Amino acid sequence: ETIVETEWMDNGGQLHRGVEDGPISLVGGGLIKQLKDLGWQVNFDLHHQFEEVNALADPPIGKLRNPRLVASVTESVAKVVGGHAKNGELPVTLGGDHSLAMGTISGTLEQHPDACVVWIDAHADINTAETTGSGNIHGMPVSFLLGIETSVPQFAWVTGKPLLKADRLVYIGLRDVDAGEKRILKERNIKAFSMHEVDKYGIGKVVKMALDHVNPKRDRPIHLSFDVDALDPSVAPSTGTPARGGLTFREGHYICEEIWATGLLVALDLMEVNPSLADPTGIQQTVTIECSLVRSALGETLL
Ligand SMILES: N[C@@H](CCCCC(O)O)C(=O)O
Ligand SMILES: [Mn+2]
Ligand SMILES: [Mn+2]
Ligand SMILES: [Mn+2]
Repeated sequence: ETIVETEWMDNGGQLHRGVEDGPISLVGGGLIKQLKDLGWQVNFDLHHQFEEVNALADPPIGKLRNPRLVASVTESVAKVVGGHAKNGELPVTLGGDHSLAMGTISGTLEQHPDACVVWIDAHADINTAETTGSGNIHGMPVSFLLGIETSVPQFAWVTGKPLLKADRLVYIGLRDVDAGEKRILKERNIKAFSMHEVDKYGIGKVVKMALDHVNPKRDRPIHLSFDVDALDPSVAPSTGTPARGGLTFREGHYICEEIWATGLLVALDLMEVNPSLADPTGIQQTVTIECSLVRSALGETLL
């Protein structure tokens, strides 16, 4: 059974919510029927229960922007995703800001402590409060999840008991990584396949090498966290931090099809679709590919 839930947060951590506005209604409507046609029982979960943390009450902490809003939203996502995972459901989270992955991955690891994380992204999202340039927390979730960043009290709920281990994480698609992040990836020995490796070996070999690293015996549950900006901007234009030279339409789908084929998928995030950042055709194109990637990750095959 899957659940589909939506939290919309753009780069500044502002919360756009509700199916009544933006293409999410497209996703909510179209995607649910598409997944049911694949044979899934879908329980569409939309959350409104975030307390209104307005900008005044949420001044930056150091460089971090909207820290209290992001901390409260991600903590509630962890509870909701963890709850559904406990029920034996497969949470599918449509974002919305990649900071939400602090919640989804915490939720998964509560229920599946030996899970591994496959992170598809142009970015490493592993900045600390000190290395971040933008102060946008969507560039930091992995440093919280690994317990590298522990100085922000609002995030004690995740950094207090870091559940993710560096050898259970692997990246595919990196091409826009900050200097501080490159240092952290090296120091922590984190496996990362950039677009250079995708060019060099092809996506088939890269996905095999990535899984060989985090799941050598193919016996660990997999949490797939897919940032839509891993795709080339010509393929998925409506996203907050586009970077040229990304994955093709097919490479993105291959990753989802191959992860599904392992039979080990326990959670899926499709993140950083930001409807306010493109023209209507660009939004439609991005939402359509988002739905297509979800279907591929949930069993839709070409033949
Ligand atoms: N590294 C940049 C860009 C982060 C992009 C976040 C996206 O991958 O979720 C930053 O820290 O601001
Ligand atoms: Mn974002
Ligand atoms: Mn990301
Ligand atoms: Mn990204």
